[in-house]
Amino acid sequence: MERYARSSAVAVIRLRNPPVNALSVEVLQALEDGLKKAEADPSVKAIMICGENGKFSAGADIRGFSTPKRHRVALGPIVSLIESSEKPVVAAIEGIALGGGLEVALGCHYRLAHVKAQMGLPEVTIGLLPGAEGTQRLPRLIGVPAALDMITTGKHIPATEALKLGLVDEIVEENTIEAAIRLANKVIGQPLGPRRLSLKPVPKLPNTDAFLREALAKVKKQARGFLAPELCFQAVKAATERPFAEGVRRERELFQRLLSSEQARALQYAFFAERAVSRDHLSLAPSPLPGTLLSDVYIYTGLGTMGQGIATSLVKAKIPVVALEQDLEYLNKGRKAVMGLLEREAMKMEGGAQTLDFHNPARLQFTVDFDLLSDVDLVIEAVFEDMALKKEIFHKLSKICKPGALLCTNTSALNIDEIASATSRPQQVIGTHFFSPAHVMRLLEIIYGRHTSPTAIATAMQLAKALKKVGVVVGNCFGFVGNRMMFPYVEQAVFLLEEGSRPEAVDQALEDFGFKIGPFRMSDLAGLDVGWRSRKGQGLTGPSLPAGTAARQRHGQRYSPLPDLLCERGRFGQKTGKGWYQYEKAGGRTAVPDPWLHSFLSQYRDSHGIKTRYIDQEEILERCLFSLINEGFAILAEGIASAPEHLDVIYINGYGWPKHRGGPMFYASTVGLPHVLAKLQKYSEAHPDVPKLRPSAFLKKLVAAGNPPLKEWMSYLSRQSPKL
Ligand SMILES: CCCCCCCCCCCCC[C@H](O)CC(=O)SCCNC(=O)CCNC(=O)[C@H](O)C(C)(C)COP(=O)(O)OP(=O)(O)OC[C@H]1O[C@@H](n2cnc3c(N)ncnc32)[C@H](O)[C@@H]1OP(=O)(O)O
Repeated sequence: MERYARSSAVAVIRLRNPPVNALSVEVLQALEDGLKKAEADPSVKAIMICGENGKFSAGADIRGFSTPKRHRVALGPIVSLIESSEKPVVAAIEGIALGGGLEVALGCHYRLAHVKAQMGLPEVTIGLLPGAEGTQRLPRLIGVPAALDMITTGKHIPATEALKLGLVDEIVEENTIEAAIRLANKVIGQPLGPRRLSLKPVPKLPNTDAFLREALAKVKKQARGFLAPELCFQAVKAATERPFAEGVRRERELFQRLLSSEQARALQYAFFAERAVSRDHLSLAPSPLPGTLLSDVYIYTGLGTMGQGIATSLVKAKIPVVALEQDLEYLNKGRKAVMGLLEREAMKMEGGAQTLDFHNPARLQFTVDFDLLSDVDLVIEAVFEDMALKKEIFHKLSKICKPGALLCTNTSALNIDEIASATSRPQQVIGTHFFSPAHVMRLLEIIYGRHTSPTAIATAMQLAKALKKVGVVVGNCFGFVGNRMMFPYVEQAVFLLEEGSRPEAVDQALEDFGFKIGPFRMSDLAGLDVGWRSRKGQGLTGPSLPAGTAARQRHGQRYSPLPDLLCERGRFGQKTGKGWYQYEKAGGRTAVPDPWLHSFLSQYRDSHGIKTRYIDQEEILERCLFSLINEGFAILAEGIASAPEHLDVIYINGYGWPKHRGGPMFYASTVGLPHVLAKLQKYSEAHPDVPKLRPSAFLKKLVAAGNPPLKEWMSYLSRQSPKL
């Protein structure tokens, strides 16, 4: 506890635990001590709580949840202590007040926030619920619908919205601390009863039961097996049904249930994994850091779907863009699409189009003049996946661009070294694999080639950061990390159809597991023709396939021609209105099981002598997921990625893997590596012609070593890429 000024009647309690003033056991102890001291000091007439360094608090120290001494200090009783103080307590909210931080503020009698502050109860995002009485105080303050929305989604809200909701009493544009002191002085002596949220009733709704029924249905639909949102709902519901103290007891009960859940462990693992992975390599970036990025000019070529998203993403990050196309027709088409995307993005932002300023040619210009590239610092090429075309472009870029320019290629599978070989500066060539839609998806896979320099890698990571994306550095191999792990997963999905399953059964199993979208719905969305083109390029199908090749074998391994057969019939997915499903029209979005496909599958099985069998959900999950995980172990062993966390961050942010399961490698660690190995062995014996089901040597090694924890896996490998 300190005084704002000598002889001031306002005691100041400052939460201090850089970088985000997380509430560790030590901080909580100090907060409790400070409150008791201020309470006992007769010269103190009011108390102000604020955070050090312009941040109120990011809430409970998440690392504390997995340490053994976690039960020594509890936050709820401290929040009650604040509220029961006989002296007015004012929260001065700057920067962030999240989770337990906001719960501390809710215990205060007054809340004053800086206009740029953000508030929220994001516990749900780490598999928990607000466990310091927040689920009981917030509905009393802002009403059940708004509280439920904040608590079940975990969203952060800006101070301006908090003011409208009544979450804060006042917002200020100038010095928050001084304004809070003024407020504290002003309210000295005023009755505190009406300011104590625990004493307030929960505002009544016209039909609480109906509202809660609907809200629960919505929460369940969005949660897809994720427990925390539903328990958040239960805690808020308790506030509508029980007196405060009983509601708090219910909140504690639910909190404890979540705290000990595998899902909370998975989400907290994902939280730290994402941050650790994003920090990699940054220290090698050329200085000065981020600010410069924003003043540099970036250019990218190709204004197809990916290019449009990339350009939008750059403009959103306020990075000047010059967009290049091969001719005016494509340029105009691309320009229209990018402008449309930016209009929509601007509408979602405070300040709208003015904030993005994308009509300003200094921010975004369109051209067909390749020579404009001579002065740019970074190029992102985003033409379609054609090696010859990419090489031609990189040859040209190498001649035109200034010596230091970084040359990025947006590719999902092509060989970076081969592309770099077309230039005289392979050290500056790097892969940047954006995910569609590029202005929405958070993942950026960054692929270094044999000659890519550490500075180039660091600069690409810096770009990811500026774009607010999660950059993950990986090595160069076909499909890199994400798609390479996806191939066996999709392959198994198609084999399951051959053996007797249906697209809707496979999708359902994986969507019930928590994937946003199953493999067949995903394939229809992305377009079956994309894979078809790639398989033709690899000689797996199409005119270059040698006559007499067995229909279901390639290079001695099992192959399914099913996707090719669909493409040959013009079934490319949503775009043609038919694929693995049927749609209401070409471009339609609602997938409906297709009787034509079912009978096509039956005929296919008959013609190849395959006996249709019933395949249960367990087999669908095990074959799809364990083959993907098996590939992950191979990737780690080859040094294509530096740790299992990298694979998990890629899958959560780029492939719709359910975050509450922590990513594929974390999931493998939770089900146990011996279990994964045993299942792979079983399926591999049943399908000896499928190499991707053969357990990887690294997985076997880890099992033989006694199934060590994920953090230790990499220590069982001797070889690591020097660039990772
Ligand atoms: C109370 C002590 C523990 C004892 C347990 C006893 C159990 C019983 C008590 C129950 C009480 C429940 C109280 C409450 O309801 C529960 C909570 O409050 S849970 C926490 C809720 N808060 C959050 O989820 C916020 C998480 N953080 C963020 O969203 C972001 O970090 C940010 C705050 C918006 C900042 O974002 P950025 O500016 O982008 O920066 P970074 O994300 O890179 O973060 C910087 C740095 O800080 C670390 N960090 C951030 N938040 C926390 C945190 N809450 N605890 C610990 N560490 C945190 C982050 O990891 C970064 O560090 P790095 O990983 O890079 O080393």
